[in-house]
Amino acid sequence: MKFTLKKRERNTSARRGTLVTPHGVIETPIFMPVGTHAAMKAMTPTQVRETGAQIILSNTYHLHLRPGEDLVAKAGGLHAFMAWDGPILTDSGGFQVFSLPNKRITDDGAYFRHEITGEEIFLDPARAMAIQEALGADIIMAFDECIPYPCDRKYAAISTRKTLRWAELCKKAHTRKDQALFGIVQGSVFEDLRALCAKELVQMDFPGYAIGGVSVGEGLELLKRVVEYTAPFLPDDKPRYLMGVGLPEDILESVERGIDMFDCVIPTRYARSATLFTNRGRIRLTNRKYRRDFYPVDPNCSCYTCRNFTRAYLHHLFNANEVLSAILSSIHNVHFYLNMMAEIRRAIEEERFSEYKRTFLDSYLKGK
Ligand SMILES: Nc1nc2c(CCc3ccccc3)c3nc[nH]c3cc2c(=O)[nH]1
Ligand SMILES: [Zn+2]
Repeated sequence: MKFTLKKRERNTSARRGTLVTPHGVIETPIFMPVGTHAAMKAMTPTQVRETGAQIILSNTYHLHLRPGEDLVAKAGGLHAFMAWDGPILTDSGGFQVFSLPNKRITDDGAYFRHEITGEEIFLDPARAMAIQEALGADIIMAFDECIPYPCDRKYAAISTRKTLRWAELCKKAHTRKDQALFGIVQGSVFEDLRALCAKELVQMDFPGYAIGGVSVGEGLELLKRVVEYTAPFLPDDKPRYLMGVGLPEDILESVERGIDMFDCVIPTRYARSATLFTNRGRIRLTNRKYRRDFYPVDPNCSCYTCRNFTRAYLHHLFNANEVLSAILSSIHNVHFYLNMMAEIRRAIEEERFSEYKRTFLDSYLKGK
């Protein structure tokens, strides 16, 4: 996998790059929609492609539980199984397991109860690598512990050291050369732990790095600080992925601080609960005020939904509990995010990112 920096902004750390993977080229900064169970919810691969999505995410933890990585491997891997011929990234299962109620975390890994069969399952670096190699994603993530927020410094220090040891084990266990293994920086909100973790990961030399342990309730101010003091320790010529981020404003602040890759369930999850993004803020389509509103969701949007339907029609679909409401809203929200990323890439190329960010936020946050 090859990352090439094409442009650096003069007065911010925003950067424009190209990431070449075995399943295609990714233009960065990029947003990666999440398809947890090897499926983008309420969207076909063709519809996902039409939104401008270049890479999608799937989940090791969920796919290990059901249908199992062996079945996916027998189907020819994730790309064949879900008919997505573009790049795919899978998470290691670290985050998903640590958010489970009944799990036991040891120095070696995590024991948890299978939500469906009740059997005890054990995930550790070697297993996380084996599962992701069987699934066949182009980018795979190290098995880490996502430190909850808030947490005391002592716990954060111990956990960060464990994540570093696990990163070493992942690197040893990872054999498939056509898959890029990204290291994940932890350290909670402690600047020295973040620096130590980043430096030691860089010593291990990964093809890309993620900043983890964020988007766990710390809020935008702390998120900005964590990115500000962690990103500079990461190599300039390797991709930087900020996990689980985020709202449009979080993404803009993080692009400014040198992040290349983002993922978040927000656009697809909010779509299904009738919250849609527009360049003048979010709207709740179940609100009665849209009953007779015959404008498109966002008059400036060029997506299939905005070209063919009105707010009144979507309001009706949600009220009638029509499946089409989830499909049309997901198409719009994913398109909105990816269109914003395309505008960000152009703004960086034309050296006007700061102005783009200000204009976007003025309109988006103040509904101007
Ligand atoms: N391994 C890991 N994953 C995280 C995710 C899931 C991202 C993901 C990747 C691929 C598919 C789905 C989700 C986080 N989401 C919000 N905050 C997050 C933090 C972490 C983290 O610290 N470590
Ligand atoms: Zn639209």
